[in-house]
Amino acid sequence: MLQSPSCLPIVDFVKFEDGTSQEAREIGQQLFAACRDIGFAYLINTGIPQELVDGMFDWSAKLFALPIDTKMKAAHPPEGWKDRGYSSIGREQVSQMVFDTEELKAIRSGKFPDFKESFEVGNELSKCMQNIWIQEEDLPGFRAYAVNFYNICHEFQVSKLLPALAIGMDLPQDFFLNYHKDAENKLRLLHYPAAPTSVFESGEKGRVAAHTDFGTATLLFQDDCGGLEVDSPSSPGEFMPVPPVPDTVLFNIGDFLMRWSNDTLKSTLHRVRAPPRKESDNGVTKERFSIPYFISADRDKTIECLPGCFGPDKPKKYESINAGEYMNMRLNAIY
Ligand SMILES: O=C(O)CCC(=O)C(=O)O
Ligand SMILES: [Fe+2]
Repeated sequence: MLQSPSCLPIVDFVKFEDGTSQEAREIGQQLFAACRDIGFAYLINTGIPQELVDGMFDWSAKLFALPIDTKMKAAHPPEGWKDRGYSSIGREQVSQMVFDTEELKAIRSGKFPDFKESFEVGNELSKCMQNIWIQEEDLPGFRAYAVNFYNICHEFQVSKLLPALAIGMDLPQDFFLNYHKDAENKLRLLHYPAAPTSVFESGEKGRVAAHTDFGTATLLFQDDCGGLEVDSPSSPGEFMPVPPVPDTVLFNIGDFLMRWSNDTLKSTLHRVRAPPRKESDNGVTKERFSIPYFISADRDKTIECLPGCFGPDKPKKYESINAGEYMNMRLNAIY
């Protein structure tokens, strides 16, 4: 049995199969407990092959190594909610639940700009938003690989992840599937460039400020650089390292699911810091790549508090909300 290198639980999907066995029930219960207690877990035996993940990292490195003019031909549109294509360094500034225009301006011009570039891919068959691709002649083969990777992550979501969570919450196995029929997810390639270690130490540059994710849940693939940290459930404000572990997929839930569950499930703060100075690095912090896959509900669905998450001792805290409106509000605050 794999030992977790941090205090995150590990959920093993090896015996999940079609979700009907006692073992599948236990997997669901473990996933539910992880979402309730910390909001993060390492997942193993997801069926997403490690070679496929490694290949996606290779493509990501090739993409970000392209000249800036080539990447800018696929630039992210100015509107935050049109979340596709390439964002150059400084384009996105993560903020945490700030929606006031003046306050957002102050954060963007602030002292700790996120030093990263990203490329966002949505569902290739989406009815509401088209992908913005790097031109095929500039990166032949990338589009097909990214679409396949997107689909393999989606396959895990619908065949195991969402059914397991539903089972763990004593809901019908297809409960969450009924709200996630459109596969309006987002695959994000992230590159944190190398920089002199001193600029991270002085705070002139940062990687990703502390934030929660917005949607239903996130699958996260990291390279071997490290730097991801998660807020400790037992002592909030203390961040604990969540190092990469080969052959695992890191999982966390987002604010939308937390709200849907009347705060029964936790969407936990996390951030990315540059790793501590190492003598062997000669004063330069090496680059880092990561690949989050954000799972979101269908934009036209309206959610009510989840069955089992409210009652006489636990009144409903939130109004019902439309998934699309919720996501647009959160995206417009960060771009
Ligand atoms: O780069 C990472 O490891 C995490 C990125 C992240 O938290 C995000 O994009 O929401
Ligand atoms: Fe995140």
